[in-house]
Amino acid sequence: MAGLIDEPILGTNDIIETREEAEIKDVLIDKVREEGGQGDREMAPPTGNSIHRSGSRPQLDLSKAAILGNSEERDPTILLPNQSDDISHLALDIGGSLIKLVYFSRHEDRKINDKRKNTVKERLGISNGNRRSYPILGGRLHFVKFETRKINECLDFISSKQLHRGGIDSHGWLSETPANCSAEIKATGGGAYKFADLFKEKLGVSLDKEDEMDCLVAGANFLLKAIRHEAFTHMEGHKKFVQIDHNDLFPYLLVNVGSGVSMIKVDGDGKFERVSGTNVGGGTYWGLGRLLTKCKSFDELLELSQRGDNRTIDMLVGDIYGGMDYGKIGLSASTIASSFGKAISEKKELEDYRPEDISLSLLRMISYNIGQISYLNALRFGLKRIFFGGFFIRGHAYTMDTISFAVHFWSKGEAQAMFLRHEGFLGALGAFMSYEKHGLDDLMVHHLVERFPMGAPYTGGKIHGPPLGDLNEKISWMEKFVLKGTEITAPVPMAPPGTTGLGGFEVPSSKGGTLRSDASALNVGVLHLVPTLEVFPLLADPKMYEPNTIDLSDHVELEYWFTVLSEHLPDLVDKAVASEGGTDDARRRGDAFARAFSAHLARLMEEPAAYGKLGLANLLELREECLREFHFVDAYRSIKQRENEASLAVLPDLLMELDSMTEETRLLTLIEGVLAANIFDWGSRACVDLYHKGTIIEIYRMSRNKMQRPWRVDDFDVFKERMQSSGDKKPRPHKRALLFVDNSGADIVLGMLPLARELLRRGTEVVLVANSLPALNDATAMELPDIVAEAAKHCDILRRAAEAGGLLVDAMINALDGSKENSSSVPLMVVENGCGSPCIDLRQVSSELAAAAKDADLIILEGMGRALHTNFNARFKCDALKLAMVKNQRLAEKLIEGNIYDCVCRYEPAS
Ligand SMILES: Nc1ncnc2c1ncn2[C@@H]1O[C@H](COP(=O)(O)OP(=O)(O)O)[C@@H](O)[C@H]1O
Ligand SMILES: CC(C)(COP(=O)(O)O)[C@@H](O)C(=O)NCCC(=O)O
Ligand SMILES: [Mn+2]
Repeated sequence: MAGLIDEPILGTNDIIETREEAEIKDVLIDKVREEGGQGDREMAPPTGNSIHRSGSRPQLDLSKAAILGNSEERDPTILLPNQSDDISHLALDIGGSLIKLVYFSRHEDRKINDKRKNTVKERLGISNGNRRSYPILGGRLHFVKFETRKINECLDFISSKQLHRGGIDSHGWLSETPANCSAEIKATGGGAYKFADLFKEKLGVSLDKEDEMDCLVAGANFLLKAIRHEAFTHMEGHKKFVQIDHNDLFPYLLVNVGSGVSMIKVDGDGKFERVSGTNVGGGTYWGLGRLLTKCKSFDELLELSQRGDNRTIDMLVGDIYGGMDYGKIGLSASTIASSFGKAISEKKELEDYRPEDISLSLLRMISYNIGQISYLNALRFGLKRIFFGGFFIRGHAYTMDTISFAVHFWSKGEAQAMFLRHEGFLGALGAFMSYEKHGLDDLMVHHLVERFPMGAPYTGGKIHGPPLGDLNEKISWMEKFVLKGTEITAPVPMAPPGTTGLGGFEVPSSKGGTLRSDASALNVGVLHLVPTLEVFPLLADPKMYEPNTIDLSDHVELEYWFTVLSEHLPDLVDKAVASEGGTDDARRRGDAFARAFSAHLARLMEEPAAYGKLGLANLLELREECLREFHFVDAYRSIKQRENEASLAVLPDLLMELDSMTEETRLLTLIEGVLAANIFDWGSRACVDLYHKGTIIEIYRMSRNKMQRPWRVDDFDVFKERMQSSGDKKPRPHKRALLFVDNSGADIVLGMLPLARELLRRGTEVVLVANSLPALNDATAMELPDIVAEAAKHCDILRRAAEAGGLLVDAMINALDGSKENSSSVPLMVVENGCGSPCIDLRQVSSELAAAAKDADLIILEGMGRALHTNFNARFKCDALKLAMVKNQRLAEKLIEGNIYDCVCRYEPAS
């Protein structure tokens, strides 16, 4: 804890501290200490990443801090009006049933003086380019809802988070509204009128009213264009994501099922007409349902429906036709002829019916009616696609199945019902988009990364409100639930798939699984806005590109990887805890991380498509994100350091050995070396077991000795042909190679760096592409310059290239010959890739990497994560070499019909 005050944790502003502020600082620091000594982790990370994923750390700015209420209280609330990480802006949709909030919290734009970056930027000709159109330089979009009848909870929430104090200044930049100035918040829905005075009175803000239909359409268009896997179909319990082509989105019918129902024909951005509606909507289900069943909450009512049998109340075709179908007009005996129709013919009172049956019957009646009216309107205008939104849908399987059935049945399969993951937030999002000049409206899919944090509201029980931002609170919740023996359940608590069988008319086939609380907010994660992410320009066909090789919609596959990740968890927690000094606090965080991640896994086992389409890369990334959420910055830090040192010590010998070889043998030895050194992977169970059997160097030697060609996939000869002179013909060297590096230690030092050196020697510029954030033992872009500097001490080629690439600006180099003639050397550069995962999705890479790619004509992808789990099937516009050792038996069998430790050397010339 020493140094807490000395360290520059208190914001980047120059703060002239008043006495009062100093006292508050003491209170705050004590509070932080009490909370388990997290203060020292609030320091700015030692990295200069411009990519802010959720791992970015808030910095505290205590200027103008004030104690709220009585400062004698034990834990007074402290307001940090200048705490910039939380300066947000907010939009509201206040409906008849629910208040929807969309708010934005900004990532800090830290001014980082990273000389390496500046040199690389100069070299690659990167200006601030596309950033200019996005005044907000990155942040998070959060989605929260409250019941309208409990509007005070909503006001308290806004006030506690100070959400009403963010604004947009005249330049379109996020700014803080001065305390004495009245803020305006964009709001839509009837409540924007009804509750305007209340907002003024309680929060001192004016509601700037936006038209509800405008907002619904703007929200839907934004989601359909900007969010991957936003829309999906849901038929007979089966969810399928639909990727909408931006150029082929219009026209469509938007059906918003809120308290009432609006049907809007949408022809373009801002081009629409409300063509119909119905007063039989979500309010009808909830209102009638409450009267008929005495349920206390909407969730309870919906949950009842899952155990219902509507045949006891609904009059079926079979009831009228003596058990027979009315086949001539296509009606089966089980078709509902008249909802609630049985209630007329029996001498029964309300109490004689099961509330479960009433709820299901009502749900079907309303859903079917909405589906049918929607179809009729689609027919009126010749529309083929109908998107359903509004909180009535609630991601609820029966509801969606019933609507889908109605649309499918009446249109004879011509029209398609689709649902939106952010179903209830269309209006609020639209209101958010209506803030002018914030530049969000033309956001692209790759600028938004969705994350699924694990906070208190996700841990079961009846908790309202948003995810808890504070780490300590989050951990406490985890502990509390475990103490109580309550199961922790991850986001998206929805009914299991497999529902109504034949189109929503049969009795629900699956009655298991309870609907957990507050599910609606949880179909969606927090959207991280990273305007600097781009599509990798060398992808041959970005539209067809699918990063994942393994499709986890295959349940057997999912189960396998679930087990692998679960079994790895205890070891990972140990490493993570040790990386943070092994303190009690670290142990607490470690346990909370394990619970949170397990809960996510359990959730995904139950519904693999819960967070959008699921691939192995997403699972591996979720693990890293979860670690970061519990403030584990770099779990493998010391392992990486140790392995780097050990490998650097033997590098000179290896370079000498290589230099004594002929060009041809050398190229083969180098590729063998990369494959052999890829064995150092702390994410593979089998490899970790191996590490107990010898030192790093022993294992490296053993791995190299075992290299035997032909490898399981072996395109080396074709690659060699491209690289090597044959006869008099000297091949044209590649202009620039991008080397996507993988693990620290031997992998980078004894594998990829010597290969880079060979390319440099041949006159090819080399760009080492590494992770922006740590993941397992992968080398990060921040770590590479030091590794290169150490290696350069032993090698002139590397030294000159690194100097030319601006890598050695700060490094202490003992030049071998003391000369400074670097102008003749091709450069060696480092760029970050924009991710913090063992895999890479090339649709979302850093702008730095995208710029570097423009002149590249060779890419080398290394490692299982980057070359096999992802990108194994990716095609590129330039030559591509994929190198990896397969460190998992099942993957080896599945992908290459081989065995663990087999190698892949796949070369694909430019396509
Ligand atoms: N937790 C909930 N509380 C109340 N209603 C809910 C809840 N979750 C879903 N609903 C359903 O959503 C409907 C409201 O949908 P919404 O799109 O928010 O419309 P509105 O803007 O009219 O409030 C309710 O009438 C009800 O059917
Ligand atoms: C996480 C990894 C993709 C990292 O591999 P790398 O990219 O370092 O070669 C890999 O270790 C992995 O798939 N591990 C899980 C499988 C196992 O333990 O067998
Ligand atoms: Mn790795």
